[in-house]
Amino acid sequence: MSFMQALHTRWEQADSLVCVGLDPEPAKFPTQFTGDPDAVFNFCRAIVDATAPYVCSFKPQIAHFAALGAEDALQRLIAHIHAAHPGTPVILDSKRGDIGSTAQHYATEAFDRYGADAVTANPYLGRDSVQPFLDRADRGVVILCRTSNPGAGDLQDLVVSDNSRGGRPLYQHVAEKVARDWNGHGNCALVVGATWPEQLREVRAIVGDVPFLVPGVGAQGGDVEAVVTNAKTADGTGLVVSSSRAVLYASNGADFATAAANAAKALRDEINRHR
Ligand SMILES: O=c1ccn([C@@H]2O[C@H](COP(=O)(O)O)[C@@H](O)[C@H]2O)c(=O)[nH]1
Repeated sequence: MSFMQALHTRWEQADSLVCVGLDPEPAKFPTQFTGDPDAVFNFCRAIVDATAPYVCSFKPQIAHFAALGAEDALQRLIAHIHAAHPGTPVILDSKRGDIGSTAQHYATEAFDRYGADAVTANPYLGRDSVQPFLDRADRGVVILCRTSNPGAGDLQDLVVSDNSRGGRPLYQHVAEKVARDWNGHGNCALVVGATWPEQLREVRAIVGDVPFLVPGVGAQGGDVEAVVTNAKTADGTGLVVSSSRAVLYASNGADFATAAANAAKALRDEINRHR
């Protein structure tokens, strides 16, 4: 099953638009993991197993593993998700972007080494830099459009003219380019931050039903109601609302997994109230 098919099936069957982000920070782990040489894997696996009933996807962030030299844990974690929770897609958040010959290796890394169903990609180098990801029609390509961070507008809001029409912010060009030109296989999605409800609404108006990965609720303070109201598709889906720290570190006690499950369930229910 392709990433897009799996995502649509999961939206429906789990009745959830929640994505749990897997951003391990050992300093925040409960004390029971102290001294565990496989703490990163064991902590993340416990979170995955506790929250799986409430999610449409998982999103491991590669830097959180690579900085710890824990790429092997990431590989085993994704394999565990596929084995224990089949049908729940994994979006590898690596925001790759390079010339095509190198991007080919990034695609191999994400899809073949790690077994991810989708990967985040940076569009800044242009289409040839994203082409190796686009060519994997069964995998998702989640392209940065209007990111959640405070400085997102520094470049993404710059008004750019493409000669055929009046000037528009760069993120709107990205949205249109992806929806109209890059999505030939129907495997594209866009990153639009929860912290920018107005831009969510604008991008939705440009791209129709293209799914959005929406980070920025929870620790970054994005407004769930505004996200859903402004960016859902006509059928009340279209969103992968990602939360990492607010779920992972809901408790640092022995009840951490239950607390994470409760946080994921609460986010699911809050989203569903507004769909
Ligand atoms: O625009 C973006 C793109 C990616 N991220 C990533 O999402 C999570 C957010 O973590 P929280 O703890 O829920 O704030 C993290 O992995 C970021 O690298 C983003 O925040 N914004």
